[in-house]
Amino acid sequence: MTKFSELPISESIQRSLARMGFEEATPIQEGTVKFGMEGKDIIGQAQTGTGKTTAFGIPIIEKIDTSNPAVQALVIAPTRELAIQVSEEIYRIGNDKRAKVLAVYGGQEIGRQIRALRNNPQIVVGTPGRLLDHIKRKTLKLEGVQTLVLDEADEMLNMGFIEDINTIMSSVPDSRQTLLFSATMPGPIRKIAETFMKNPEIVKIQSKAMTVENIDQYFVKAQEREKFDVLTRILNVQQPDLAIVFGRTKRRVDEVSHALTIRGYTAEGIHGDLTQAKRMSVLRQFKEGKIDILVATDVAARGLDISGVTHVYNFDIPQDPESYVHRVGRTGRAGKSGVAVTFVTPRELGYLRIVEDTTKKRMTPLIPPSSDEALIGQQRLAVEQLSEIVDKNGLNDYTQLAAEMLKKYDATDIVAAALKNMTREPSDTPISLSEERPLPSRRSGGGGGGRGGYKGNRGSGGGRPSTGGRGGSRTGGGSSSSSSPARGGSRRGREGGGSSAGGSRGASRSRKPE
Ligand SMILES: Nc1ncnc2c1ncn2[C@@H]1O[C@H](COP(=O)(O)OP(=O)(O)OP(=O)(O)O)[C@@H](O)[C@H]1O
Ligand SMILES: [Mg+2]
Repeated sequence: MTKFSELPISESIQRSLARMGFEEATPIQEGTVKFGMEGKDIIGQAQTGTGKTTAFGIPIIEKIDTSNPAVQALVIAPTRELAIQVSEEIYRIGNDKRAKVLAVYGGQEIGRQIRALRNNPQIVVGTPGRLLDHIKRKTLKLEGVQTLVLDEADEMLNMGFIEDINTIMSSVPDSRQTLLFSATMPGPIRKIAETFMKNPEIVKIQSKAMTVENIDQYFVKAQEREKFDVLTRILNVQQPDLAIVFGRTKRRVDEVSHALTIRGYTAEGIHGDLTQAKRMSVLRQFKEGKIDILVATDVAARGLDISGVTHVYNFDIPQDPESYVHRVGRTGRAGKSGVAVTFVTPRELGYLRIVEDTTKKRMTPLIPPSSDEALIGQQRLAVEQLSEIVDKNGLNDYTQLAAEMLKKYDATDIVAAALKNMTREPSDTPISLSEERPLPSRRSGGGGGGRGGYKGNRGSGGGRPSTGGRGGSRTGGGSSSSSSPARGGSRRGREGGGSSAGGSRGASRSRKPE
């Protein structure tokens, strides 16, 4: 690892990085900062949670001329929450230099953003739709942009966003430097990327698997109707500090978060149909630990950096392997460990294989815990909590009462009663969820014409069986991803409220996470 002080970074930025608690550069930072400063175009690919934001943030800040009022750097991100997060991180890096950063995103009053834009931010971070809106209104002028960044670049160049990105790019000078970052970069998307870059440096941090090593990855087989009970049992056994449960559709997210609340968990949902105020308040509460479980669509899959997320549950298996990589990457960040559990119905086993082939990582099968095991998990938690209270002392106000009780009852009975009282006994309140339409069967491995993801040719020659053991041969290494350019299909239904997907481009565009 290289210390930031050994990289060609100015002192004011060194100071900011030290204040952020960063001492050593992560590999992607080490690999891209120098190229970034030299003005080169870069495609930067490194695993989730490994500091890509700072990797592009440093060269941006380094090159800002604070005496120039023009927008000099533009960062585009796929979701509102990510745009806000990235703007905050860039602001911290540029703190000593006093660079002005502004986030513009949908769902926030446009007048307020227009006033803020008049204040001459030098760096603008935004979501595509809102950026376009400002460009059309001429409230955002991009002639002075020297650096353009696409965070989550493969997502931004996917069908749902590509038109918007093209339009935004045409407002930015050709002489600009273009930086693309993501943890995933499927081949066809990289080809699109290279068409608008100038001899890009491709910095790919090599790793055995596409997912981070310190995430323990499991899958659990369950029928659609059993999934919710299995989820709650796993929650009771694994006892996450903070967990994200990903569902396929908005309706799913609403139903699962509601059902979790009925069963006594503190859970809230987040998806694209909520007001921005609600989205932000849910996320804030989750970060503060006031909500233990965030139930989300893929709107929360990419880029969000929430410290303390110990577990990710894919209640519905994601439609494409890239989505899997990003979802599970919400845990195990910056060297921390994490656990990911993916639910798979028997019909969807083919998808599990595709995910494993792409990530080059096998998931460990997890046997659904029994209700007894779930109870034991909760009892263990109560014992821990009670022990902690005893260890902390501070029980003076209660010792008198305790002594009186001990005269009347057996000590073991009293402790047992306290434990019983503290144990959240698994609830069996009946829950009924609408059945989610399963992903199209991957039985034959061929074809690939219909709706849904995986239209590509990946692994089709292998004729992977859709059921049966996990010991079969893998379709060899090869490129890590090779879906066809028609990947827009994989976005369909992502946020589609469970309705069948419309085929038009417009329909798929309306479903992008922003
Ligand atoms: N050099 C560093 N030393 C220590 N921590 C760092 C360093 N750089 C970044 N971090 C921290 O690592 C975490 C992950 O960083 P970041 O969000 O940039 O990851 P990412 O690679 O963009 O992940 P994703 O692919 O999920 O978007 C953040 O909390 C960030 O503050
Ligand atoms: Mg990121």
